[in-house]
Amino acid sequence: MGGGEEDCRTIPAIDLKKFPEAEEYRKLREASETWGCFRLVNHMIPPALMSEMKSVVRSLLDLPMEIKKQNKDVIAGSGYMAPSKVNPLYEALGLYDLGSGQAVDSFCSQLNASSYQREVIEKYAQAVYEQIVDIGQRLAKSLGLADSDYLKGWPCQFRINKYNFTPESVGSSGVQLHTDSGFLTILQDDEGVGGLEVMDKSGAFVAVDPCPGTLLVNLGDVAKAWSNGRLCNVKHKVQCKEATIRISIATFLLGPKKEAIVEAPAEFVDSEHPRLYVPFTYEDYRKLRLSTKLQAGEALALMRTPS
Ligand SMILES: O=C(O)CCC(=O)C(=O)O
Ligand SMILES: [Fe+2]
Repeated sequence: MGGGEEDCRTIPAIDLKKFPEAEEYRKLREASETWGCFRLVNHMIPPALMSEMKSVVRSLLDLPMEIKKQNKDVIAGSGYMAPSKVNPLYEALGLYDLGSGQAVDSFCSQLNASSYQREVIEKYAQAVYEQIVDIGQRLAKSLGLADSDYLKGWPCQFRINKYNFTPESVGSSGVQLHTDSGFLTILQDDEGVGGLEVMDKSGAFVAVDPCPGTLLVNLGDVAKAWSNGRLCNVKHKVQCKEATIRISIATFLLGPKKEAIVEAPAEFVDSEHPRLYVPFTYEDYRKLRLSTKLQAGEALALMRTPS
């Protein structure tokens, strides 16, 4: 395919090893404002753990339907999602909240995971949780915020995605166009099978081809609201490009805890940048997205301050 190199050139790359260089913070801010996504290289998740997790995830998604259905919702949409009318090639298993050992444990029990599988999932959960908080804090710092400790303890949703691509489905949609609803997403995309496309500032779709060993970071609706409109909530979709199973592993740092409010810190608000959104809780916003079926960030417009 040879797509990997091209992707590494198109989507900005952020190198964790280069921090605390000022230049890397600048790149992180620019990527987050312009694209709302970037490749993370030299990240904290060991390559062996990524590939072990990938095979564990594949075997969980290969389980019989009766077992997958035991993976129940904790919040709307957090458990098993069977292929649907909108996304017939797509199914997913998931858990909420990744930071809770108990939630990870009950996810494993629902799917009758072996002790080896549990061990891999627990290790991955810990590593990816640390990584997502780390990159969130660096992002806050890149925008000039000194204290970003508040990101800690934010709930995290975890979802493993399977695309049942067949020869007949080549050219059709794997997952509809959407933004992620939360603050930040870390995606371990399939290292061999492409199909993810992100929308750039001009509205054109850019293929995000596999780039093995790296992670993809996406910014969601909460990031846009929290930054008073500075950060981009990247629109993206998955297309079926080839007739083979595609697996991806997504970790979503959603936003402040239950009743806590999403609102731009004072640093992002001044006379030239008045508050764009009314304060809201992530939970209410998630409900709004679900009830309006506005999946591609349009629901944020409903949170605009009256002008
Ligand atoms: O599978 C992918 O590459 C993207 C998945 C995604 O966008 C999501 O889970 O929100
Ligand atoms: Fe997404």
